[in-house]
Amino acid sequence: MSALFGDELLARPRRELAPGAVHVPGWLTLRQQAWIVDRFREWSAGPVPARAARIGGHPMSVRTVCLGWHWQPYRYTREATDVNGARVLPVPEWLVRLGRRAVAEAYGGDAAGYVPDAALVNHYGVDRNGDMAKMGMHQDKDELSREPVVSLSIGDSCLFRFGNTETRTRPYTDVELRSGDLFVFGGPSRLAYHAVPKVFPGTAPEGCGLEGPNPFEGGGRINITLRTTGLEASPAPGGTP
Ligand SMILES: O=C(O)CCC(=O)C(=O)O
Ligand SMILES: [Fe+2]
Repeated sequence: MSALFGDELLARPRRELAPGAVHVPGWLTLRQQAWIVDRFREWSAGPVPARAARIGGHPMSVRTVCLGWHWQPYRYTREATDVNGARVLPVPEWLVRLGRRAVAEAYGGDAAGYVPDAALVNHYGVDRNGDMAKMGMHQDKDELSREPVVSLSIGDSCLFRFGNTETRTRPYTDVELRSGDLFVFGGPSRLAYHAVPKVFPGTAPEGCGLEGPNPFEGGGRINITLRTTGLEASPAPGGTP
């Protein structure tokens, strides 16, 4: 019943954690979530498969598929030179429009000028040691542009830690991100440190496309961040930038 009428959202109001950092619980419907999970499975099939980026020789515990631009520590390239050299898929038009709606939802206005050109799609599953993936404190600062980052979460809930722009330590605010939640950080919060210290396995809601007991077999958590790189578009092999 609560899923039908959205009663659970009464206990999880929209919240501005810091100036420019807005959490909107339950923003995507279950149908939208499941549809996006289907797209994630398509993106993961290539031309560039999901991979764990290596930082200082160590693989991250999340596996990432990139669209538009390929992110590798700590730069963006058109071709996935640290995977198989193939060019990444473009950011689909529906995802750009969804990002625009997200920014409009967070800040008001129509966000017509928001044109993200990169999407990083992270999958949090079980890593090689049997532990759930997580992500340490970091800033998203490889973009030249300071346009907001739009974050969409699907699948298992996680603990999301949103800090400050100065240090990777306190003060920070911990918030639970659940399947369907939107988080936007821009303006004075654009360069705030943030992390995913914990994912809670088995908490994905029925119908989101990632539910199931085994995060290794397609379960777990997906997070999409939309970004504006500020990099020059170079012509694609087919001619369209
Ligand atoms: O998974 C999340 O909620 C955050 C992901 C993130 O911070 C990133 O991809 O840079
Ligand atoms: Fe990040």
